[in-house]
Order: sequence, then structure tokens, then C-alpha cells
Amino acid sequence: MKLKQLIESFSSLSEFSGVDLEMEVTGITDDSRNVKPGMLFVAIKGYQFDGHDYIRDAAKNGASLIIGEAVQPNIGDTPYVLTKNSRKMLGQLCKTFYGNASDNKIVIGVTGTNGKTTTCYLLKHLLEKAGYSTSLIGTIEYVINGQTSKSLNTTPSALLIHQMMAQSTDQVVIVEVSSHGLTQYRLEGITFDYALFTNLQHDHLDYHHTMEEYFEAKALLFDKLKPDGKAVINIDDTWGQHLAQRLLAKNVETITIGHDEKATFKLLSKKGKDIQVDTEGSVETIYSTLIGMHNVYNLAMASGVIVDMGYTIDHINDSLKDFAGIPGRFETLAIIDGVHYISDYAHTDLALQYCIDSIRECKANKIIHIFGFRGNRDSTKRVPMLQTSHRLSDYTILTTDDLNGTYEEEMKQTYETLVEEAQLEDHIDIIMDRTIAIQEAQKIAQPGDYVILTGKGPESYKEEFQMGTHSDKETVLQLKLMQY
Ligand SMILES: CC(=O)N[C@H]1[C@@H](OP(=O)(O)OP(=O)(O)OC[C@H]2O[C@@H](n3ccc(=O)[nH]c3=O)[C@H](O)[C@@H]2O)O[C@H](CO)[C@@H](O)[C@@H]1O[C@H](C)C(=O)N[C@@H](C)C(=O)N[C@H](CCC(=O)O)C(=O)O
Ligand SMILES: Nc1ncnc2c1ncn2[C@@H]1O[C@H](COP(=O)(O)OP(=O)(O)OP(=O)(O)O)[C@@H](O)[C@H]1O
Repeated sequence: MKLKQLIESFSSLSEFSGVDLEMEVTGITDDSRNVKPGMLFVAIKGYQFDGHDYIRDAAKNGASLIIGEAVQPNIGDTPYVLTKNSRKMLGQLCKTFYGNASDNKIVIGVTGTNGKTTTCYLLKHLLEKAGYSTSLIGTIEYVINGQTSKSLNTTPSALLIHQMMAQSTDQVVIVEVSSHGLTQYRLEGITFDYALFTNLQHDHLDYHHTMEEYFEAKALLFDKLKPDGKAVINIDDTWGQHLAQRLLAKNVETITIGHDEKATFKLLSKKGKDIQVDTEGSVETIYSTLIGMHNVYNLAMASGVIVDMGYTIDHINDSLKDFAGIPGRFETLAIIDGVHYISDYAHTDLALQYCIDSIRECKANKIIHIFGFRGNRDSTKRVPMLQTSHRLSDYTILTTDDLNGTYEEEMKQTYETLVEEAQLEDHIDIIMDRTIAIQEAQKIAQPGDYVILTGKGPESYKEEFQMGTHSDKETVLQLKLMQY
């Protein structure tokens, strides 16, 4: 594609003055190692590396044009464009290079602290049952045209996301939208038909610093709605209420979900797993297959979209009958000697509350909760999470999650301090080897008890443990084998 075609939609072309606009651009990358002759290289100042340090490598590899935020480096004949925001520029260029793909599909973005993955999988299932082919880009995997690949980020880089959008021949693309992705312009140039907000809870404050900053990051998704795009907001969440008010003031069509009298998709009551809803005057029941109040919200959010697309609650009920659930989201790993082993990806205080309450819904005798905190991540959520675990479960075992470079001994000391700070004395233990912690739980559990493992979900262990297993599921299945 010629450079002039690539930038013709830009409002200002002054940055490109002096550059040959007739040049052919054969590809775009922000990684010097991937530059091939004729490609355009965008230098990004990152958290780990600075792409500007690799500009000479990119030129040596044959880049036709280099774009960056630093003053012109000495790179011989290779033209250089100075821009204010390389990340944004990367998204804008990719949008045109990959054919404005999101403009021509139904694109649904789901953001919020918790429930993104679950809501996305519910949406995928309900849409496929309605006959739509559906791509999914999220935390667990990327699924494009039925082909699955490993997820690198919940929201991938602008380059990857535009490439996947173009590659997808599916009618719908569902995107899990992280606040990191939004603030890093990974979604620049992507437009949405539906944008969903599940909730905002205390998390990622190592990155966003304050809840207000975190909220504003999430709110950026709603600026990316197509002109006739719609917002779907959980207004039982106070941040959701705030967002809905803001969007309604801007005349953005907004579907509100919640118990509030004013909600467009009103939640009336929950009996067991069944949810009674009022969709603009018509009261119906959704026969859910999912446990827990949090999943009432997730299902209501997905249903809000499906109903708006013209499908009935009957369609939702028929479709839910064979919904298989989601790996590591309240997943039963095994039942050994009458003891249930559950894996859940809860990593906030409220998620833990929902998760442990869900086990109570299953009529558990005793609940043994095993979890840990990630090294070098938001530490302000640790005390409330520990207090919640101790209050709602019968026995808490603190163990290792990903250490992310923190020494195990240091994390152990952190745990000891946390236990002291939270003034917890009984029914709590610290066992740093995650596999041994699970084995110890097995020793004390009785038939009818539940052992709940939170934090890791289906993810592989980053650390090595005594049993040599690589995930909570493998550990539990190994214990089952050892038993018989
Ligand atoms: C801190 C952070 O968010 N980093 C993300 C960011 O990396 P970055 O842009 O800072 O990249 P970098 O590695 O410092 O490199 C800078 C530049 O130098 C270039 N480079 C580097 C080396 C070289 O030889 N040549 C070269 O050109 C790189 O290609 C890059 O363009 O952009 C990358 C591409 O989009 C992301 O993969 C990467 O995610 C890292 C791996 C990460 O762990 N991020 C987490 C915090 C995250 O984003 N999480 C959210 C989910 C959060 C949730 O649970 O809700 C997510 O969306 O995944
Ligand atoms: N609507 C919700 N409200 C609060 N907690 C929830 C909700 N939905 C799920 N959870 C809890 O959060 C955990 C993660 O759920 P899910 O993967 O759907 O969220 P997520 O937003 O995609 O998180 P991540 O991006 O970290 O994967 C679940 O295992 C459950 O404990």
C-alpha cells in the first residue's frame, strides 16, 4: 500500500511533510526484530524496552520509514517521522493497512474488573446458537475462524488486534478489553457496536494509582462506539451508575442492567439458579446453569445484548442448556472421597466473596480456601482479601501464586505480616509450596467439604513445586491418582 493511502484519513499530515508519500509500505511493525525490507517501523517507549533504542536495527533491516517520538536519530537515508504519540499512530496506521476491518463486523467489547471472560464466553455461546460465526479475543485464548491460538495479553497489541480483525471472516468479534489495553492505545482504530461495563473493583492500582484513574481508563472504551453503537452497563455497580449517567448525558444509547427500578433490563429475583427479569414490561425467567450471584450479572449483561439483537429469553434458555462453563471459573477439578476441589480465578475481594458464597449455595460442610498473592502487583487489596477469606471460609491456607521475581522467603514474611495486621490467629496457615498446601487440605478435609483454590484458575504455575505438577488441576488429579 502507498504511504499516501495509509495516511489519507489523518486530520493533519504535517508530520509527514518532506517524506515521499508515493513509497510502498509492505508491512507495519513495532518490533525491530520483525522488520523486513519495505516495512514501516514504529518506535514505542515501553515499560521494559525503548523501541527508540532499536531504530538503527530497524533501518539496517530495511525499514522504508521509521516513526518515533524522539528527535531525529542518525539513520542515514531512511526517512524519519516525529510524532507525539507512537502507540496511537501505530493503531491508526494498522486500521487502514488492515482494511478498517472492525467497521464492517459486529464488534462487542467487554470491560470491567471482573466478569469479562465469563460474559464473553456466554455471549459467544448465545450468538453461535443464534447462527452467528464468532471470533473471540481474550484472556484464555484467541479464537479466529474457529482456530484457537494462545493468548498473549487479555487485550493484544494494536498490531495483533488489527491483524486478527482482518483475518477473521466471522460475523462477530468479541473482545475482552483491559484497562491496560485502553491506556496503551492497543484498541486505537477499533470501533464497537456494543460496549459492556461489568463492574469496577479494587484492582490494578499498582498501575492506575487511584480508582478514579482506573475508572477513566475503563471509560475510554465507550468513546470507541460506532455512531449507532450501544453501551450495556451494570448499574448495580456505583461506578457503572456514574458511567451510565455520563453516557446518557451524551445521548449514547445505553442499556442498563440491575435491580434499580430504572434499569432497562431489570433483575427482579433469584431463586436457586433461576433469575426473574423484566425486559421493558415483560417479566420472564432465565433458567441459568451457572452458580453464584456474580454469574447472574454476567448472564444478564450477555442477555441484554442478545435481547437487543432481537432474540427472546426462550432462545437464551434453550441455548444455555448445553453451556459447558469456562475453565477455571468455578470449575470442579475433581471430587475425591466426597471432597469437592474447585478452581476459581477470583483475584479481588468482591470476587472472593461471590466465590465463597457460591460454595455455601452448594451446601458445603466446611470450606478450606487456598490462595496467595502475586509478587509485584497491587498490594493494597491483600488485607481485605485475607479478611474475607478468613471470615467466609472455615480454614485459610496462604500459599504461593506467581512470585514475579519476588523471593519466596520475602513473600512468606509479607504473609506473616499480613496475618498479624489482619489480627488473624486461628484457622489460618501459611504453606508456601502450593502443591503441599493442596495435599495438606486433602488431609484435613472430610466428605461434604469443599477445597477452593483461587487465583490461578487454569493458568500454568510459574514457580516449581515439590509435586512437580504444572497447574492446580494437575495437582488435584495427581492427588486423586495417589489416592487409588
Ligand atoms: C506493562 C505492560 O502492560 N506492557 C505491555 C506493553 O509492552 P510495552 O509496549 O511496554 O513493550 P516493551 O516490551 O517495553 O517494548 C517496547 C517496544 O520495544 C520494542 N522492541 C523491543 C526489543 C527489541 O529488540 N526491539 C524492539 O523493537 C518492542 O517491540 C516494543 O514495541 O505492550 C505489549 C504489547 O501490547 C504488551 O504485551 C505488554 O504486556 C505485558 C506483557 C504485561 O504483562 N501486561 C499486563 C500488565 C497487561 O497488559 N495485562 C492486561 C490484563 C489486566 C487484567 O487482568 O485485567 C492485558 O490486557 O493483558
Ligand atoms: N460479575 C462479577 N462480579 C464479581 N466477580 C466476578 C464476576 N464474574 C466473575 N467474577 C469472579 O472473578 C473471577 C474471574 O472471572 P472472569 O475471568 O470472568 O473475569 P475477568 O474480568 O475476565 O478477569 P481476568 O481479566 O482477570 O480474566 C471469577 O472466577 C469469579 O470469582
